[in-house]
Amino acid sequence: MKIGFIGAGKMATALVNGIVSSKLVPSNDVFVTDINADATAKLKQELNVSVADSAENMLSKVDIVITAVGPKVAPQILSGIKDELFKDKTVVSIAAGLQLDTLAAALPAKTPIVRIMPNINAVVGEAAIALCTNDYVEDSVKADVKKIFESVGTVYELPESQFSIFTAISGSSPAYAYLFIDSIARGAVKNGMNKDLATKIAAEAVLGSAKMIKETGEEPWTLINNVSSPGGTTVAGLVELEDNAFISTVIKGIDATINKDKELSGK
Ligand SMILES: NC(=O)C1=CN([C@@H]2O[C@H](COP(=O)(O)OP(=O)(O)OC[C@H]3O[C@@H](n4cnc5c(N)ncnc54)[C@H](O)[C@@H]3O)[C@@H](O)[C@H]2O)C=CC1
Ligand SMILES: O=C(O)[C@@H]1CCC=N1
Repeated sequence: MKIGFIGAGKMATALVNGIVSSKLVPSNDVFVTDINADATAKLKQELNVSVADSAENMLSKVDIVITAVGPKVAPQILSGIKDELFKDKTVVSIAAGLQLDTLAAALPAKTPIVRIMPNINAVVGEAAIALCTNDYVEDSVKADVKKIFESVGTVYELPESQFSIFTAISGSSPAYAYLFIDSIARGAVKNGMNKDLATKIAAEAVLGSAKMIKETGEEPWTLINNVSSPGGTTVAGLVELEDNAFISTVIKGIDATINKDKELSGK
């Protein structure tokens, strides 16, 4: 299975890193192309992937082409490539907002298309990833695409109508989780702890908390109650966070993310 990436930016780099380190395919069976030659040169140097000088030249060498450019650019790039080059290829898009029917309009009729929403934690093999397909993706091809993304995390098959929500709670949410961890660490710095040490400790506490939710299957509020000793430190902090509308602020952030994803779809 040969995999090509159009666009070698942040998310493509995360996926290529994860795919190569999982040893799913030999590194030189991963192809990258980008208008920024520095981006592809860096990936070649660090991971020994193959570089193509254009999307057209890459297409003849790969089975699966993953567009990892912005949602506005992807249809333009795809519609600029000769139709015959898409014969026996599957096109995968990871762009926020970009819907299957918009991609289909930019491609030859009946091209198999997979829509994916990954997240940047693919670098460490811990991404949560959504997948949906159009009607022309055979089961064996879907299984191959799933295998690629399972090499960097967990894949959820979801109806396309849920992708905006998924983008908020998984595609974008790592940024919000990093912000939370950084904010906790800044609180420690304010009170006299070294930032590097505080960040490491806060990250471990958040990682363990995520594991508790995943592995115990308990409702978060049960776990919150378990931490909150009567008259203790935790409840004092919770009251202050809620005084400043922590929950509704986070929900508003998720709403804004969902709305932006819908706006990017252009529909
Ligand atoms: N960064 C993230 O965590 C996530 C990003 N995505 C999606 O991934 C896509 C890329 O996002 P990022 O990697 O963050 O952006 P980025 O700006 O880091 O990467 C985009 C890359 O595309 C290249 N590019 C632009 N026009 C091109 C063309 N005509 N031909 C070849 N390459 C071209 C740019 O030079 C750049 O290297 C977006 O559609 C985004 O919605 C999805 C999930 C998470
Ligand atoms: O910010 C963005 O638009 C992309 C999609 C999800 C994460 N990054």
